[in-house]
Amino acid sequence: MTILIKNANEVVTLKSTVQGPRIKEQMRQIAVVEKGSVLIEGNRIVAVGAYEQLEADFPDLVRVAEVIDASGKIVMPGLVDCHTHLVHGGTREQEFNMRLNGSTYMEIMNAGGGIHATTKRTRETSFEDLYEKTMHHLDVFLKHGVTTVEAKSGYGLDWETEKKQLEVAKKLQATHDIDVVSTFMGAHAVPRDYKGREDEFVDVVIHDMLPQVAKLELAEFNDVFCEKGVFTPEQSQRILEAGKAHGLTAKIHADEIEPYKGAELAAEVGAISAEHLLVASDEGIQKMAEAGTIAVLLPGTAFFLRAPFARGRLMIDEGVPVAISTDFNPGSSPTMSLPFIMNLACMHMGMTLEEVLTATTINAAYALNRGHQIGSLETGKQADIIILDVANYKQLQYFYGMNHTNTVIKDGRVVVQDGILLKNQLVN
Ligand SMILES: N=CN[C@@H](CCC(=O)O)C(=O)O
Ligand SMILES: [Zn+2]
Repeated sequence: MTILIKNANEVVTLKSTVQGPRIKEQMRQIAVVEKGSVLIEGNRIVAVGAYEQLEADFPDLVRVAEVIDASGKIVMPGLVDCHTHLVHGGTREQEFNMRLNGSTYMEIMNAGGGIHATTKRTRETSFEDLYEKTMHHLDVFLKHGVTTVEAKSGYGLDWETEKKQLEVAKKLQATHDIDVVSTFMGAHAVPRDYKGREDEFVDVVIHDMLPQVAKLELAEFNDVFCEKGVFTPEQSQRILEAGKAHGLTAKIHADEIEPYKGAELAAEVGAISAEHLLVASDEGIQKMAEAGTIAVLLPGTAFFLRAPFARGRLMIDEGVPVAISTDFNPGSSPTMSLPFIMNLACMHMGMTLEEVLTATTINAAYALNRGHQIGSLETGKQADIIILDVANYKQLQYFYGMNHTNTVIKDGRVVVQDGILLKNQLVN
């Protein structure tokens, strides 16, 4: 199928000669084409530019193309949500209320709630129920303009359930319009019955789980919760090195609650990204800049846990490539709205409108090792494109707390039209 998007007030292309994640002032160069058009054939972008130019260069395609009139709207790459705990059983609103009454996240977790509570629910939930529930969540993501989403396991903490989570994600990758990218996170918490025997559990992850993940091709990335009271930097390093030996790229939950030299470790082990970083040290930030480690910042978590926000401004100024994500999970960030998270990044991490757009498109794509395929509107790239009902990109964050997504084109097909999911018009 051939599609021509025409008359857009702005096409935010994110086009650049830079290969790799954007840093410093590159994050502000979002390459806007005013009164632009985008020509798509099959699942690829053919060209982006002025309509007259496209008509002159591709007359045959333009003649047969189905036209989408984007008058009064803007066009940009589909959003990439590069850090979520997508597949999980249950919800934890009662813990939210406990936190509002003064309990802390770690107190709740150490008392058997938190990740342990969701682990229990995920173990109890059947494959089919998890699949249906997650399918619904993906529908909501899609309606908010997200076209690629990362999904971490880590609510099984035993092989049977970790495998179930990863297989749900794999099936959704095959059946849902959104692209689902899997990360194994068997080391998300130490199971209650391994208390005092933490190293034994690390051995289970390394010797029993990781080889299976690799053999069954259930994930591309390997992640660990490096945090005081969870996994030490030494244990985290063992797990990440073992994953690398099995061909899994390292990611790390680092310096979320207490400074623990997680950012430093990410740089040392050559992780593609370090995630959270609310309390990352100056030295850790410096090391990440030198190593080119992407900072995946999750301002929704700081907001929802009422914790200090990561120092996004400083990280960008120091040369760290920054991406932003929802961290969608049932405990610390139960939102599927990346647009809301983008607003938090502007308001609480000192990021500019342009930096936030880079952080949720091309840099997030690089955090998933897909920067060469998605994340910008350039000739040859996958046609993952959204049309937003605002007059210019600055209005996206100005009219805050709203979903402006009008149209979503995924892999060259229109899957959301006038804000409505085409496959299932009953879903909210
Ligand atoms: N911090 C660790 N993991 C998740 C939260 C998991 C949960 O509370 O269920 C996160 O990234 O925020
Ligand atoms: Zn997380």
